[in-house]
Amino acid sequence: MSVLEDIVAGVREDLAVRESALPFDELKARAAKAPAPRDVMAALRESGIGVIAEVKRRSPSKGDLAPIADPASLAKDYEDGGARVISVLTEQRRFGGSLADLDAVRAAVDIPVLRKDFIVSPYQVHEARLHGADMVLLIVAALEQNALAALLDRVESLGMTALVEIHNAEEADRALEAGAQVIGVNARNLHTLEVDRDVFSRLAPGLPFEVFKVAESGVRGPGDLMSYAGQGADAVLVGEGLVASGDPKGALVKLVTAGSHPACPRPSR
Ligand SMILES: O=C(O)c1ccccc1NCC(=O)[C@H](O)[C@H](O)COP(=O)(O)O
Repeated sequence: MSVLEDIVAGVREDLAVRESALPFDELKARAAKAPAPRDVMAALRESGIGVIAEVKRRSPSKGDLAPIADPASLAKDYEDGGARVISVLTEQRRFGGSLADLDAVRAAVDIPVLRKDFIVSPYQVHEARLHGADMVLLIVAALEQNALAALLDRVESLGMTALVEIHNAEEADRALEAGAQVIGVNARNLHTLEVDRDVFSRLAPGLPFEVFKVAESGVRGPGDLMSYAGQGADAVLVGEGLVASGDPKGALVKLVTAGSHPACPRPSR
């Protein structure tokens, strides 16, 4: 079983428990009453290379990264430091996240929030909305094509934005066929867990100009952000480089400063 399959199997087990506690129809009814989602594209399209800052306690590749006892406080630091969007890992078994983290972050900040999880069911999309998410991650490698297209439609029908994650050219084609407008190229190989930042430079030229391109994983400092920007990234998504830095806000400010520096390459929109 691959790492991804192992994670998704655990996600499905946990999902079944939640579904029996709160039936789908009731969840949908509650989610429909949630405050409207924020305009993610407006936030992402502000000038410069944006930073999506992640609340990430641990990971399959690195184990424990940071205890993050107060995710709301970390999120506030991210917002104050200039993050465009805050990514909250809600997967529990391998990343130590939770929907309670999403609630805490949502209540603490005004900027858009991304639910970063292994979404395989419409239930999780409405659940994301109920818990205040404005954006939802859809991992192409975890989904059959019909499911990917249906989940993307559902995310958009609820007024949210999908970050559609790819790792190779075949997944890029599938993401585009499904209608993805925001594509994240993840440099982390889901089989070996190794990070290869060159994946972005291989895939980005094949993506249409109008697609918003996010470089995910492996950003450890401003040099990596500048490098991704030079390869066509519109934004970067950063977890470990912030939470394990000892000074997440300071590390974020350095990235945000680099992303808005006149010398930073940027797509001309
Ligand atoms: O981080 C992992 O080890 C991992 C393993 C398997 C599937 C997903 C994984 N990470 C999720 C992410 O996409 C990253 O949290 C995100 O891109 C930030 O990466 P980084 O800045 O390198 O922490």
